[in-house]
Amino acid sequence: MSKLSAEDIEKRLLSLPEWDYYDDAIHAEFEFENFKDCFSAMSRIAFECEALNHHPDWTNVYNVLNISLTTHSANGVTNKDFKLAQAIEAIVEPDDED
Ligand SMILES: C[C@H](O)[C@H](O)[C@H]1CNC2=NC(N)=NC(=O)C2=N1
Repeated sequence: MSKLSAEDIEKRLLSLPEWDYYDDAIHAEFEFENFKDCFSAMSRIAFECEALNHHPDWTNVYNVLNISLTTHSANGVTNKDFKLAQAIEAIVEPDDED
Protein backbone atom coordinates (compact mmCIF):
# COMPACT_ATOMS: atom_id res chain seq x y z
CA MET A 1 0.00 0.00 0.00
CA SER A 2 1.55 3.31 -1.07
CA LYS A 3 1.29 6.55 0.83
CA LEU A 4 -1.16 9.24 -0.26
CA SER A 5 -0.11 12.73 -1.38
CA ALA A 6 -0.62 15.66 1.00
CA GLU A 7 -3.25 16.98 -1.42
CA ASP A 8 -5.23 13.71 -1.35
CA ILE A 9 -5.01 13.56 2.43
CA GLU A 10 -6.32 17.11 2.87
CA LYS A 11 -9.19 16.36 0.48
CA ARG A 12 -10.22 13.27 2.42
CA LEU A 13 -9.97 15.10 5.71
CA LEU A 14 -12.81 17.40 4.63
CA SER A 15 -15.18 14.62 5.72
CA LEU A 16 -13.27 14.02 8.97
CA PRO A 17 -13.33 17.42 10.71
CA GLU A 18 -11.84 16.13 13.97
CA TRP A 19 -8.66 15.06 12.22
CA ASP A 20 -5.53 17.03 11.21
CA TYR A 21 -2.63 16.05 9.01
CA TYR A 22 0.98 16.70 10.03
CA ASP A 23 4.20 14.74 10.56
CA ASP A 24 3.16 12.04 8.05
CA ALA A 25 0.13 11.02 10.15
CA ILE A 26 -3.48 12.04 10.79
CA HIS A 27 -4.27 13.02 14.36
CA ALA A 28 -7.37 13.51 16.52
CA GLU A 29 -8.09 14.18 20.19
CA PHE A 30 -11.29 12.93 21.84
CA GLU A 31 -12.54 13.91 25.27
CA PHE A 32 -14.99 11.72 27.21
CA GLU A 33 -16.98 12.15 30.41
CA ASN A 34 -14.57 10.06 32.43
CA PHE A 35 -11.92 7.34 32.22
CA LYS A 36 -14.48 4.54 32.04
CA ASP A 37 -16.12 5.94 28.89
CA CYS A 38 -12.72 6.64 27.36
CA PHE A 39 -11.36 3.18 28.00
CA SER A 40 -14.60 1.59 26.82
CA ALA A 41 -14.20 3.41 23.48
CA MET A 42 -10.55 2.28 23.33
CA SER A 43 -11.64 -1.34 23.80
CA ARG A 44 -14.13 -1.08 20.97
CA ILE A 45 -11.54 0.61 18.76
CA ALA A 46 -9.08 -2.18 19.57
CA PHE A 47 -11.45 -4.77 18.07
CA GLU A 48 -11.73 -2.71 14.87
CA CYS A 49 -7.93 -2.50 14.70
CA GLU A 50 -7.65 -6.25 14.91
CA ALA A 51 -10.36 -6.69 12.26
CA LEU A 52 -8.57 -4.26 9.93
CA ASN A 53 -5.09 -5.45 10.94
CA HIS A 54 -4.12 -1.80 11.34
CA HIS A 55 -3.11 -0.21 14.61
CA PRO A 56 -3.00 3.33 16.04
CA ASP A 57 -0.31 5.19 17.92
CA TRP A 58 -2.37 6.45 20.84
CA THR A 59 -2.14 7.87 24.34
CA ASN A 60 -4.75 8.12 27.06
CA VAL A 61 -4.70 10.48 30.03
CA TYR A 62 -7.80 10.03 32.24
CA ASN A 63 -10.71 11.04 29.93
CA VAL A 64 -8.67 12.20 26.93
CA LEU A 65 -7.63 9.99 24.03
CA ASN A 66 -5.06 11.15 21.45
CA ILE A 67 -4.83 9.09 18.30
CA SER A 68 -2.30 9.24 15.45
CA LEU A 69 -2.75 7.10 12.39
CA THR A 70 0.03 6.32 9.96
CA THR A 71 1.05 3.25 8.00
CA HIS A 72 4.45 2.30 9.33
CA SER A 73 5.30 0.09 6.36
CA ALA A 74 4.57 2.98 3.94
CA ASN A 75 6.12 5.75 6.04
CA GLY A 76 3.00 7.84 5.63
CA VAL A 77 -0.77 7.97 5.42
CA THR A 78 -2.58 5.37 3.29
CA ASN A 79 -6.18 4.28 2.67
CA LYS A 80 -5.85 1.96 5.67
CA ASP A 81 -5.52 4.98 7.96
CA PHE A 82 -8.69 6.51 6.54
CA LYS A 83 -10.59 3.22 6.93
CA LEU A 84 -9.56 3.06 10.57
CA ALA A 85 -10.31 6.77 11.15
CA GLN A 86 -13.84 6.23 9.83
CA ALA A 87 -14.32 3.20 12.07
CA ILE A 88 -13.10 5.25 15.05
CA GLU A 89 -15.52 8.07 14.19
CA ALA A 90 -18.42 5.60 14.13
CA ILE A 91 -17.46 4.50 17.64
CA VAL A 92 -16.72 7.83 19.30
CA GLU A 93 -19.17 10.09 17.42
CA PRO A 94 -22.18 7.82 16.78
CA ASP A 95 -24.51 10.87 16.40
CA ASP A 96 -22.58 11.98 13.34
CA GLU A 97 -23.68 8.84 11.53
CA ASP A 98 -27.26 10.05 11.11
C1 LIG B 1 2.23 -7.99 9.98
C2 LIG B 1 1.18 -6.91 10.06
O1 LIG B 1 0.30 -7.00 8.99
C3 LIG B 1 1.80 -5.53 10.06
O2 LIG B 1 2.76 -5.43 11.06
C4 LIG B 1 0.76 -4.42 10.20
C5 LIG B 1 0.04 -4.43 11.52
N1 LIG B 1 -0.49 -3.12 11.87
C6 LIG B 1 -0.01 -1.99 11.33
N2 LIG B 1 -0.44 -0.81 11.74
C7 LIG B 1 0.05 0.32 11.26
N3 LIG B 1 -0.42 1.49 11.71
N4 LIG B 1 0.99 0.32 10.30
C8 LIG B 1 1.49 -0.81 9.80
O3 LIG B 1 2.35 -0.78 8.91
C9 LIG B 1 0.99 -2.04 10.32
N5 LIG B 1 1.40 -3.19 9.87
